[in-house]
Amino acid sequence: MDLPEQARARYDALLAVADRTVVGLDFDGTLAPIVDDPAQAHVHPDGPAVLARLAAQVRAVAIITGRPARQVVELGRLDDVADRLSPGAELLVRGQYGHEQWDSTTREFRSPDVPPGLAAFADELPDLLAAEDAADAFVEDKGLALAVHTRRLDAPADAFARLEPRLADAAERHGLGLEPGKFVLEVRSPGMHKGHALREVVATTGAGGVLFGGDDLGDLEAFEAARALGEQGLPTLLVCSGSVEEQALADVADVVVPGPQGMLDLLRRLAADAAAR
Ligand SMILES: O=P(O)(O)OC[C@H]1O[C@H](O[C@H]2O[C@H](CO)[C@@H](O)[C@H](O)[C@H]2O)[C@H](O)[C@@H](O)[C@@H]1O
Repeated sequence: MDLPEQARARYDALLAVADRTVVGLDFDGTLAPIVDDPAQAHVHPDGPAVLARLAAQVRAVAIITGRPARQVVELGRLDDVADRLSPGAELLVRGQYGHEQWDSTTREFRSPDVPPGLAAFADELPDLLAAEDAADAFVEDKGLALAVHTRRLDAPADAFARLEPRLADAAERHGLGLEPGKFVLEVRSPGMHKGHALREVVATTGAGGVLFGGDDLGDLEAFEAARALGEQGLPTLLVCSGSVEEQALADVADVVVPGPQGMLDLLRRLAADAAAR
């Protein structure tokens, strides 16, 4: 893959500090192709091998996702990746936008309490969906959050547009926040986002470079955090996994790759170039 000139310069600068770089990656749409049923969003078949190879060359690979940590470990086959890691390599997970943690060393899950207000919001939700002619929307119970999916409704974009202000209002009344994504509206604890999670991983690992790859609105804060770290002198590369469903990240990325296959091709190349140095 040919990189645009400016992205090539950023890639080369990152390569020079590859062994101190954190590679932060979103899951859905970035490592796993988007599918109708969230429970069936398995990692791309190339994913585990590429992640293990990359982790051997960089400071750490961190999956920073809206998914519950336990679920992304399963869908991402991250236990398999951890089993393949060379000594010293590190794989981290920050789940539910940074609220949950897992790492390949301890393989323990850490999760906060369910936010107050979520149970009352859940009680209200069926009536709210029915009032917007979206009673059949799929509701994903994520433990710390509830995600309303419109993808499988007859007119998913229309239902999304009707529900967004209603769910935002209800979330606020219950002290919660609304996280919009690709045909999904998630109600969760406010205050945490992927930008905080990425900064925490960079600080914890003492990283000297950052690559972040994402595809959806929930990745924008991580892009902003990486950009700010770049302004402080860290080599950075922002990679968008492109799709017809979301343009916002492509507009601010250094490079846009064609979906999870393109993302894994780029990561494979980074691992190979770093190993060759
Ligand atoms: O931060 P991410 O790893 O991208 O997770 C964000 C949300 O992704 C999931 O929904 C998306 O993927 C589904 C499966 O491909 C798709 O059906 C849905 O339309 C997408 O929005 C997940 O279900 C959510 O819980 C995550 O918050």
